[in-house]
Amino acid sequence: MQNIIEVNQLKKSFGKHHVLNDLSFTIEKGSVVGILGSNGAGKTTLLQTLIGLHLADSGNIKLLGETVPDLSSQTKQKIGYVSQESELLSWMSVQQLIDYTQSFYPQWNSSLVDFLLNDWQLDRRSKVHKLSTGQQQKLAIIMAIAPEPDLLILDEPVASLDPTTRRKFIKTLLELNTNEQQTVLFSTHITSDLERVAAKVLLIKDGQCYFYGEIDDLKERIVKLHITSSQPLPHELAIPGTLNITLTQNQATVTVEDIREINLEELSKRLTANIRLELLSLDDIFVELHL
Ligand SMILES: Nc1ncnc2c1ncn2[C@@H]1O[C@H](COP(=O)(O)OP(=O)(O)OP(=O)(O)O)[C@@H](O)[C@H]1O
Repeated sequence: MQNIIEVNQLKKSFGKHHVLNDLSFTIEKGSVVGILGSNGAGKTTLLQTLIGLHLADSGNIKLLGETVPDLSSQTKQKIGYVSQESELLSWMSVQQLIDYTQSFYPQWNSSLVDFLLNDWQLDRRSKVHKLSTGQQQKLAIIMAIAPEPDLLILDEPVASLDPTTRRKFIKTLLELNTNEQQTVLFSTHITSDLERVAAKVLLIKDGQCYFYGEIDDLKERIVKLHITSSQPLPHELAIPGTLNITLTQNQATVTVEDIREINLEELSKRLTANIRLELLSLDDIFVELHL
């Protein structure tokens, strides 16, 4: 499988503030990946560094096999990017902006543009500066998708979209990806969207890649154990990879980092307790990890 994004030991600081600290991950062709992390975790910084808007302090980035920031113009044409705040040429009309943007690309899916303008109810004659924030975001997304880029990078693309449009946008993203030719990397805080669309998740914590992989895989690792014993439990349960614990006399709730590291039968015997395992939602995992 071809790697579309390769990030190796990436470091990026602003002054003394280390935002990205030895961040490494690889994204294969055809993946749809959601980046999750708390406010200020470095999602925007990462995306902007990927496309060369920030220079990395150290480390290596390769997009579509070429090293950032020295991407060829052919490769740049294969990358679509939508920033958190759309920076559109606001004095143009929607149609003028579309025509202008189209002139930069050898490939342009006009029928997709027509469909989305209609579906997302954007008037071609409207001046861009008269559009609401959400409408501008829709337009920015349409223009990023229209050239059918091999790699689509979106910084919180759905933040200003209403729930109906969010669903439609996500459906469009999935349809674009049906033949797994396109790779999509997007940041978001809306974990329900992520679960709906992204097969994979990249969790950023303390400037590093805490987890990169299938959402289902993450959910199979980080779980909550409900422990009940007929006798008082020890103060120190000594369960490896404990993230959070609440302990009363003979009951405990323990969230563990990787259930595969724990022999439940052995633990149950050691504590003379019943153990029930609870799978968590992505939202719960986010909270349990103190992201
Ligand atoms: N140009 C800059 N100069 C100085 N500090 C910056 C700059 N850009 C970002 N930062 C800092 O880097 C940290 C990471 O910011 P970033 O915008 O990447 O986070 P984020 O994960 O996208 O956050 P959010 O979820 O709130 O959008 C923050 O502490 C921010 O203040």
